[in-house]
Amino acid sequence: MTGHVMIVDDEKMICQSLRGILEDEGYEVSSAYDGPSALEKIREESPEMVLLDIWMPEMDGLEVLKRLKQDRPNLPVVMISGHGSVESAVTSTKLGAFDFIEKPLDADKILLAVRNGLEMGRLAEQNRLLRAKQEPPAISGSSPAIESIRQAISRVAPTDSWILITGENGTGKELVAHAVHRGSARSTYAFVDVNCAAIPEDLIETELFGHEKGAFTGAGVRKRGKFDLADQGTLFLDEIADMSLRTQAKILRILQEQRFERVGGTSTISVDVRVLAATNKDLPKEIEAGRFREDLFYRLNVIPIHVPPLRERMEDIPCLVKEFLRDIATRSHQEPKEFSPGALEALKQQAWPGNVRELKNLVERLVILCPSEVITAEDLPETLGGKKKSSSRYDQALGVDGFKEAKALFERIYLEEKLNQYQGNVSQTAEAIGLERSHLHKKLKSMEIQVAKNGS
Ligand SMILES: Nc1ncnc2c1ncn2[C@@H]1O[C@H](COP(=O)(O)OP(=O)(O)OP(=O)(O)O)[C@@H](O)[C@H]1O
Repeated sequence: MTGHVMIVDDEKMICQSLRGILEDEGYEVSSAYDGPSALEKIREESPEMVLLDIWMPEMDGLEVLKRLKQDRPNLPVVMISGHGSVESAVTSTKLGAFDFIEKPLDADKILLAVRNGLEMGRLAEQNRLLRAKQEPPAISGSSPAIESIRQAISRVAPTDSWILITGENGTGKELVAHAVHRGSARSTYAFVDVNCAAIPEDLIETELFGHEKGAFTGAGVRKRGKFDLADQGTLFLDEIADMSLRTQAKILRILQEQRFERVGGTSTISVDVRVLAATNKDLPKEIEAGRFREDLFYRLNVIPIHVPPLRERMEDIPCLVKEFLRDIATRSHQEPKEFSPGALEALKQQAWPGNVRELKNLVERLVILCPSEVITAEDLPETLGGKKKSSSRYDQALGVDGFKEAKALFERIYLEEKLNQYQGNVSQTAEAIGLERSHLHKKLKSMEIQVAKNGS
């Protein structure tokens, strides 16, 4: 095993003999002779574990340990003491030390402690990475809509209330469900996701409730269902409107009783689940059309959270893009790329039928396709509403030095864009941007902006 070990001891002789023992085994070693310089060196060199003497002048080992644990909680620290007392061993363990060794130092004991410490540190780091990988991202966005969703989540997450999350595809409903689970007392138990639309009608019962061994041909072993797996945790029923009426009736009964039988089983299983449901459909309309049970709707809709489509909160785009860029950079171990103001402006002009998912996919694609560090409007696909031309002009305007000149240019771009958006209709444009129609006409004339023939 290899690894980088930092020795901290005010006795230089001890540092030297430890260095000899460890270097003979192939470890990389650095040393520090007092607390403050140890903290600085550890920050600079990021060793994988530390051997730390307790008794040192100026700042003792326990104080160093305390500060280290704040900065790097997973860094394994083995304490060394010449005055081995049970008390300091207990204190250092409480402060998060991994092991405790007494002087005179025994080479075998040291090597064993170092090997175990490095192993433990690596496992802890692996765990942290795995968790970070699995954890869904936080909800990004600065719009009032997202802000009030975040507030609603922090209010309702700790309660055990059931929540119905509505919104178009790709708006972030699943992210909301995860955030509710994370903020609840159930967060140490499972978050179980059921995509009701993806399960075939005849499999939904075994999927949700599991089956006993031999319940049907092919049921070789007992299988736990989603309700079982979510016990004490959270069950997220996604695409809830896509279940048949028959399944809806079954689900309603189980949601009311929180008890069920496995397929082919005889005993009743009780569970404790919090249900979060999501749909992109308008449930009152579905009820009217006879496709969704009204009683199930009332059971699920205890607290409604609506996630608006992206086109109604375009101000979230810069924030979302930044988050996606940072995420891609972390995954690829590179510095994050940037979007120019013009490119961001062009993104804000889109309709985004696929909402945040569509934006995320586009950002990923552009990062891969564009070799430059800054992605400009020219890099955007032309299919993005033909905004290519105007956005590059926006970038050009940003490059203008004189304020007056730049202001005139921005004004021109803005008016031309808006006119374009309303197919050259001056009345509609004037209304949309809050100007008198006659005033807009005058402005266009003075700026020599051509209006299409059909414009009124
Ligand atoms: N506010 C946000 N901040 C960061 N990422 C977001 C945000 N909203 C959505 N996303 C990302 O966009 C993608 C789609 O989000 P999610 O799956 O939560 O949407 P959904 O509404 O559940 O979609 P569907 O209805 O299609 O299941 C995910 O990759 C998610 O991480």
